Amino acid sequence: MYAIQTQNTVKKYKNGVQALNGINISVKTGEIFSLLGQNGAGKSTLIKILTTYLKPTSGKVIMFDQDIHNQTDVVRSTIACVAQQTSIDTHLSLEENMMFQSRLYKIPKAKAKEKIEELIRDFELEQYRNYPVSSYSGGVKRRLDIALNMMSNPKILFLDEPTVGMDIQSRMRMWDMLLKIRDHFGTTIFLTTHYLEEADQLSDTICIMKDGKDVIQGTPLQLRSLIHQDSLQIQFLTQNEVQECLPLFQQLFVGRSVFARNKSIIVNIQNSHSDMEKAMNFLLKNHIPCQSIQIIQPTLEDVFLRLTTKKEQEVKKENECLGNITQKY
Ligand SMILES: Nc1ncnc2c1ncn2[C@@H]1O[C@H](COP(=O)(O)OP(=O)(O)OP(=O)(O)O)[C@@H](O)[C@H]1O
Repeated sequence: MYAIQTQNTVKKYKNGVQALNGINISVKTGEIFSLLGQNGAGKSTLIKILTTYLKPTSGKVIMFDQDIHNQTDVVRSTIACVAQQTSIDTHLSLEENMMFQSRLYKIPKAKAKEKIEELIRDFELEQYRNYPVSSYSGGVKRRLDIALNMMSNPKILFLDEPTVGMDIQSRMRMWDMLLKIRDHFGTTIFLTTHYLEEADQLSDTICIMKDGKDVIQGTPLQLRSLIHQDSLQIQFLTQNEVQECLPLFQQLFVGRSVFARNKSIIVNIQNSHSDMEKAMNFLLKNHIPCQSIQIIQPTLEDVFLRLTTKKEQEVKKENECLGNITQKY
């Protein structure tokens, strides 16, 4: 069963910007669904429509088999949305915030107390129970905000970039929390992220969008398998060296996808033996020092870059080849 389906959903703002351009997505009940896209791709607009904050210009949005715009009150009572700005009252403690939330949702006091204990225990938040939320770090505040939003037992939890600006330890704690929400509470999670590694680790399904449209949707494994090609990774000591050498490699492998990633240049290879030889000869001939050259497997970042930097016609062609993956969803 699907928790959410959009059908040719279009959103045109009053200033003429068409933020959504006929997007089709399908989110299965009980899964973690990640939406990826470059800045301005339309992710926030889609979340605002799914949470009934905005109305689409045309197209349908179905949530648990109901068209959401005939049922906004019902939808609002079954979802929760955690925006980038935390909604938790920082002057109150976690417990006070939760009690306040329970009154908003008209949860009887005894039931609310039970729920508070369950959430604090499940998310291991005992130490944050009694002190004002203002005394905690940004990462902890975000986890408390999510716990607070679970008070109403939502069927779908929307999260707009839940780990933005967090260090890796805080991000991993957040991932644990989201997995618990899916596994213990059966809640469907719909999140947006710019971190490809996060989408790869967490998601059951990933959708990459571009210019207000879905480009592709599938499991992390399916998306990675789209690129059968391995890549050549030429690693340098500094990013400056990468920037200097990038145009040279783009000329050497003209017509191929050649891009920089951290301190490396990545080249999509056609023939591993001859491409490796070509790159090594070029480096030796021009006395360019490098740390290593190796053949690497595709990552989600490769898929993302490839799909979001392609021209529309190429994407269409790729989608035709990959029809059996996208049409499964
Ligand atoms: N209220 C608005 N009025 C007019 N145009 C808007 C409005 N909100 C967003 N847009 C435009 O719609 C397009 C999509 O924006 P949106 O914020 O949905 O993208 P996004 O993928 O969430 O981007 P980001 O990753 O930067 O948050 C952009 O061109 C943006 O400028």
